[in-house]
Amino acid sequence: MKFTKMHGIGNDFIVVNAIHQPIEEAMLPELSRRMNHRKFGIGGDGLILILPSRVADYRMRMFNPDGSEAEMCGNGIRCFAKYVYEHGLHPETQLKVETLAGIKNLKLQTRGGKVESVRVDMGTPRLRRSEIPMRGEDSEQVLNEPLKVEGQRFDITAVSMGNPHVVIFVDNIDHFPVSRFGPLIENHRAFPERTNVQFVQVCSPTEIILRTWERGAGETLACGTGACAAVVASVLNNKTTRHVLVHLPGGDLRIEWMGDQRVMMTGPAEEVFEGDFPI
Ligand SMILES: N[C@@H](CCC[C@H](N)C(=O)O)C(=O)O
Repeated sequence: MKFTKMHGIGNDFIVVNAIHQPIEEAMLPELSRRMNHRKFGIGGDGLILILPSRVADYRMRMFNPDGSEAEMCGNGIRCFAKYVYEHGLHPETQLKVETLAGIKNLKLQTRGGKVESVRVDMGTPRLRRSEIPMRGEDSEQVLNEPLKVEGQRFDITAVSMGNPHVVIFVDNIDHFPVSRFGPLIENHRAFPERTNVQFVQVCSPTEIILRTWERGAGETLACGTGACAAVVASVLNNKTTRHVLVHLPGGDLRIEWMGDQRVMMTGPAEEVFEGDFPI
């Protein structure tokens, strides 16, 4: 199977053109586990499939390294856009992509036939407890709610960007034990579909630093949906304005939560290499 290794600020993906190479549905979880394996495979934070769509220009499916399918992937969809443009599938700079989190509209900024950055309309965040989804009596928002993890209390804000996110504000992000608490919160019984976890240090009303523990992947260098969720939570907690520069270990994303409630994400995407994977 032909694949292209790509990344969006260090969140790395194996992109497969499944229009030209159809893959049996039943193989997908195992294929994702094998391809994403850092020692026995290509290595990646996810497998991204480019598929035909009846309702948009293309359809994207994204599988985590543990084989689970995610509803949406912010860094992945920018790689998707770069691939279809630069590989000649879609010569226009506007693109509609069908995902499990709805149809996303993308605008590509290009120079000399190359994509420099991609602006994605990530849609409206969902805040209702049942929409995260989170167990317990339904409420309009989960805002600074205490969550007990191994005797430690975290105040969490929950945001769905199509996929679930929990946002926790910390004072010192560099020293925070992400790999200790990330998996405990990801698999906490409060989240029936598990959750991504975003640890945020606020620098100023327009800048935050984010470290992310991803559902089905572990700590990654960046998470696009996570950056959107972190900004929504920062605004809801009166910590930032609605236009924020998000610093992640792999690079920066610009996030805007518009007046009409849509979240816009802007950032780069890169191709690293191409190859063949035996299946
Ligand atoms: N890295 C992604 C999110 C990928 C999916 C996530 N692990 C999940 O299971 O929801 C991003 O950039 O948004």
